[in-house]
Amino acid sequence: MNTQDQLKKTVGEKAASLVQDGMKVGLGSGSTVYWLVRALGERMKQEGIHIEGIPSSIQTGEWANEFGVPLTDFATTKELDVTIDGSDEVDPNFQLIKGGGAALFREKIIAQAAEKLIIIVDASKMVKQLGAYALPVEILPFAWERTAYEIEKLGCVPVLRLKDGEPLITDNGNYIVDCPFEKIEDPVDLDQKLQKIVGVIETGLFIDMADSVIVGGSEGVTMKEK
Ligand SMILES: O=C[C@H](O)[C@H](O)[C@H](O)COP(=O)(O)O
Repeated sequence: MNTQDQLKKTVGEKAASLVQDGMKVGLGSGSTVYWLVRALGERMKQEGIHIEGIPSSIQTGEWANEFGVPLTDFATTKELDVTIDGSDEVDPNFQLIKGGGAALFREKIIAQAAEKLIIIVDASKMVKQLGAYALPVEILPFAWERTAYEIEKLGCVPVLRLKDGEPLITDNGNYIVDCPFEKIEDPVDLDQKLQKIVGVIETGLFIDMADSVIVGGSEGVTMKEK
C-alpha cells in the first residue's frame, strides 16, 4: 500500500471510531470512504455496535454489503446523525470541491440530511483556494452542449467526462462536465450562478456544509473543527 492509501485508511478508520451505537450514517463515495465502510463493518463485528447506513453511490452500497454494514433508505429515514465523505479539495473555510467519482448529487443529498458532515482526506486535498481541481458539475444529457455553453460563459471550458470513449452516465442517469476554473475566487457566487443554469442538476461545490475535516498527513491525523 502506498503512503497516500495508508493515509486514506488511517482517516477512514479514525472517522469510523467516532460513530456511535444506534447512529444512522450517510456513507459518502470514493477510495477514502472504502476504508471507512470497511472499518465500520469491523466495529460492528468486534464491538457489537449496530448502525444503519445510507450510501451515496451504487459502489458504496456494494462495499456496505461486502463488509456487513446494514443499509436503510430515505423512505424510512429522513434524517441522519452523521455523514462521512471524502473530498477532492478543501479550502480554509471548509468549502469543498467534490465529484471526482461522479457521485456528487447523492453525496450532497446525504450531506444535507445529516446533523453533521465529517470530511476525510489526505493532506494533498487541503488547498488555499479551490479550483485547481476541475469542478465536476452534473448536467442533464438533453441539450448538454447548450448547458456546457452557458457554463463556459462563467470562465472555463467544460469537458464532458467520458468512460470507455462514451459519455459517463452517473448513478442518476446524467452526464458530468469537468470545469477547469483553475482559481475560484468566490465559491458561493460561482455556485449560485451555476445553479441558475437550466440543465445543471447539481454542482460539486459543497458550500457551508462540512462541520469537521479529518486530515491525514506526515505528522499524523488531525481533526479540524469549524
Ligand atoms: O464523487 C466522488 C466523491 O466526491 C469523492 O468523495 C471524492 O472524489 C474523493 O474521492 P477519493 O477519496 O477517492 O479521493
